[in-house]
Amino acid sequence: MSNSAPLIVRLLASSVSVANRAGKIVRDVMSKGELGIVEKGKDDYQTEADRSAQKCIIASLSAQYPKLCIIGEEDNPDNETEVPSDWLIVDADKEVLLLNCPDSLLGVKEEDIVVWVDPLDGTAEYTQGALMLKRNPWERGKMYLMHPFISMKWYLSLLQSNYGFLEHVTVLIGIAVNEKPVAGVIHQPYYKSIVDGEKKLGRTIWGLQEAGVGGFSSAAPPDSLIITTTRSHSNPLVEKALQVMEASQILRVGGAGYKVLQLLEGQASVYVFASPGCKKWDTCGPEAILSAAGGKLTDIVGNFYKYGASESRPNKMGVLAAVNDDLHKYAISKIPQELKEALANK
Ligand SMILES: Nc1ncnc2c1ncn2[C@@H]1O[C@H](COP(=O)(O)O)[C@@H](O)[C@H]1OP(=O)(O)O
Ligand SMILES: [Mg+2]
Ligand SMILES: [Mg+2]
Ligand SMILES: [Mg+2]
Repeated sequence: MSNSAPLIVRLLASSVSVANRAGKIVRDVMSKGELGIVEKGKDDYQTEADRSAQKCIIASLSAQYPKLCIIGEEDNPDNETEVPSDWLIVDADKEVLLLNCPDSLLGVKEEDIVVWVDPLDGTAEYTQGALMLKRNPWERGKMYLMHPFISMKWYLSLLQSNYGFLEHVTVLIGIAVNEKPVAGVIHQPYYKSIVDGEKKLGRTIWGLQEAGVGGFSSAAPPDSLIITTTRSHSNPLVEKALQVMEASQILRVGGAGYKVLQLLEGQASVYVFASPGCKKWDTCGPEAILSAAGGKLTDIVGNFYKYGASESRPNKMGVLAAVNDDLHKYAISKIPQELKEALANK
């Protein structure tokens, strides 16, 4: 690795490589078919892929940057830090290493950085994707009966979706300095593309404040107001916030990372989630990339979240993101006072 690049640039380049490896772990767990699902709370699950991908990311980054503060979504009850040697990644993405570091970040030291890790964003979609990979209808039926958290409505929508929910799954790494997300990675393990005539699975999107974004083709926002929102964590407040937006279309997809990808790629213009379910690891990386691309992510009142190590994990006041300032202002102006109060009092 080039040691001459500034710390933030090196850390982002390492995070891109580590996220690629974590994405392979996510696919490998799915291929083996033993998901090891643990219920953490209501509508809140963890799998072997969440646990292993997080171990890979934290072990790789802390070995290279020992003074970093790294906060991951998943608890590690056995405090197990040993990982298989092929999970320890020391590579760094060559394209990212060439980025121009903004002057304001040149003097940043490891101790000044907080890294927020969501090893698998869209766990609900991942577990439901597993259900659909069972080709044999008998096996699928058996798995359906074993999933206490999948309703018939979801099962039918899965059938119609051509098994596509796995595309909603992402690996998220967010890099914050002075409580602000300055760089981030969204890796999409199940993104399908053809490179040099060969089928390829997975892609990695990155962004660095004042330097740029990469890993995807940016597109202009849609002509009409298209909103993206949750498909697996809705409730009456979430629905109320959607109603008042007067959108031409509402897309219901999984994961905070995937919804921000939809904004970046021009499939939607605003992301609205008026509920406290998202946490700092869901939004740090996506917020950094979106703002490097000219967009904005805040709570539903319009305040930025802070990403210092001592901040509370939940994004209590929901998420409101848009591809540009004007659309963000419009969306904030539509949220009624009583909805803001209802969330504040939750
Ligand atoms: N009620 C909730 N409980 C747990 N996690 C939630 C909840 N709501 C949202 N999340 C997290 O925020 C992400 C985006 O939410 P949604 O898909 O509903 O829009 C989810 O994939 C999940 O992250 P994760 O899958 O990493 O646990
Ligand atoms: Mg989770
Ligand atoms: Mg998440
Ligand atoms: Mg997660």
